Amino acid sequence: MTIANALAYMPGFGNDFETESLPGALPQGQNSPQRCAYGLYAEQLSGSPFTAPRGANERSWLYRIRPSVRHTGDFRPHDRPLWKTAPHVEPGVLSLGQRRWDPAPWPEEPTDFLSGMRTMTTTGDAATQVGMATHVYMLSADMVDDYFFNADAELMIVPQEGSLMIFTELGCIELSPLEIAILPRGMIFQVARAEGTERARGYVCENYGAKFTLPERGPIGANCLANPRDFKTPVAAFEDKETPCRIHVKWCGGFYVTDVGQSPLDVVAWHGNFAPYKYDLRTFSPVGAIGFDHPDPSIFTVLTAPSGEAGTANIDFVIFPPRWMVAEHSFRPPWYHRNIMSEFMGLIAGRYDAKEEGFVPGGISLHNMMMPHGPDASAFEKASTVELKPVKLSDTMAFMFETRFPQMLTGYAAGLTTLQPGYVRCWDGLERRFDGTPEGRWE
Ligand SMILES: O=C(O)Cc1cc(O)ccc1O
Ligand SMILES: [Fe+2]
Repeated sequence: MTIANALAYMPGFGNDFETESLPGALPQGQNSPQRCAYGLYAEQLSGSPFTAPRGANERSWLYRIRPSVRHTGDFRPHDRPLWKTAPHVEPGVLSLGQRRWDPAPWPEEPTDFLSGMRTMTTTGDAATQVGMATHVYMLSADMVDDYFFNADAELMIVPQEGSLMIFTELGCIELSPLEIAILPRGMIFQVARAEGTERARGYVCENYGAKFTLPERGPIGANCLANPRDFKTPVAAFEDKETPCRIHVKWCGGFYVTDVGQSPLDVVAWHGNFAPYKYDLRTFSPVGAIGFDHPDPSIFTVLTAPSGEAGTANIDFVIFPPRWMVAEHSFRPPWYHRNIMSEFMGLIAGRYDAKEEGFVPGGISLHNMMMPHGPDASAFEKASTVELKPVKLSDTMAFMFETRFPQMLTGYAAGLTTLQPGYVRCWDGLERRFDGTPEGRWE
C-alpha cells in the first residue's frame, strides 16, 4: 500500500471527528461548497436513517478524488462458498448441544482476508437487519488491488495471531492480538498483513443489527469498564492509485465484484461520526466481586449491539481479561448455568479459568441457547478445594459473542476435523457427592 499519511488516531467513542490529509482539504463552516478544495467531490455516507434521533444519528462527509459512483461498475456474482449469511440452516447439521473446536487447519492455498473467511455460525436474517454471524479468518496474503464493502453488516475483527493493516476509506488501522476493530456497514476497506506478520488468524462477528455501542454503566458510574477515550479512530489517509482494481461487495448474503480503474480509498479529508475504530482490550478496567460470589459476565461487556428490547442484546461482546480473584467463601469460576442467550467463545491468549484443558488459543466453544455448561470436572474440583487467597488471573484473554438468538452451525463448522468429539466428556467427572449428610462426599 502507498499511504499518503501517517498512522495516527483520534480518541473518543462516537465523537464528531474531523481530519484532513492535505491542508485545507476539509471545508469549514459547510458540507457542500460550490467547488471543493483540490477539486475533490463531497459525499455523505449515512450510517443511520436521516431522521434517526440525535443520539443515534450517524453520518460522515467524505471529500474524495472521485465520488463513489465512479468506484462501481457492473456487479458480477462471485462465489465465496465458505462465507454464509443468515438465514442459513444446513441440512443434516445439528446445532443444539455443546461444542468445542481446536484452531481450524490453515488453508493449503494462500488466502486473503476475503477468501480466508470461514463461517462458524449464523443467526437471524441479514435482510431484516437482525442477528449476526461468527467467522474465523486465516490469511497468508494481502489484498492488493482488491477492496471490499459489506452492505449486510458492521464487522468486529478480533485478531488472535498476526497483525493486520486495515486501510479503510476513512484511514488506516494497524491491529494486533488483544485489540479489536469495528468497521461500519458499507465502508470500503482493504486488509493486508502488517510488517513482520506472515500469516494471521482471528475471529469476526458480522453484526446485522443496530451498531455496537458502549453499555450503560448504571451504579458503576462515570468510569471503568471500557472508557470512551480508549477507542481510536484513524486520521484521514488516501491512496492515489490509477490502475485497475476490483471492488468486492457482500449484499444480502450474495457476493459480487466490480472492476474499476483506480483505488476507491481516495478520501483526502472527512468529518463526522460514522467511522471505523479500534480498541485495546488491555485498557478495559474490570469491576468485579470484591466480596463474595461470582457476578454475571455482563460486568465485562465491552460493547453491546442492542435489539429493540431493553437489556436483550442482538450481540454483547464480552471479555474475560486478567484480573484479581479475591471473593471469599465462594466458588470463584463461572457457575453451572443455562442461558436463554447463546454463547460463542474464543480464546485470544492464555488459559480460561472454567476449563483446565482443551480450550486453547485460537479455539472456539459454542454453548447454544439453553444448553447447560460450566466448569469442567477438574476446574470444579480445584475451585471447590483450593485455599481462597487473593489470586491474580494473568495470561488470559477469552471473549464471548453472546446473542439473544440460537446460533446455527454451518456445514464447515460441523465438519471440521478440529471439532472435539468428546467435549461433553469434560463434565463426566462431576459425580454424585450427595450422601445425605450436610458435608457431602469429598474424597
Ligand atoms: O460460560 C462461560 O464460560 C461464560 C460465562 C462466564 C461467566 O463468568 C459467567 C457466565 C458465563 O456464561
Ligand atoms: Fe456460559
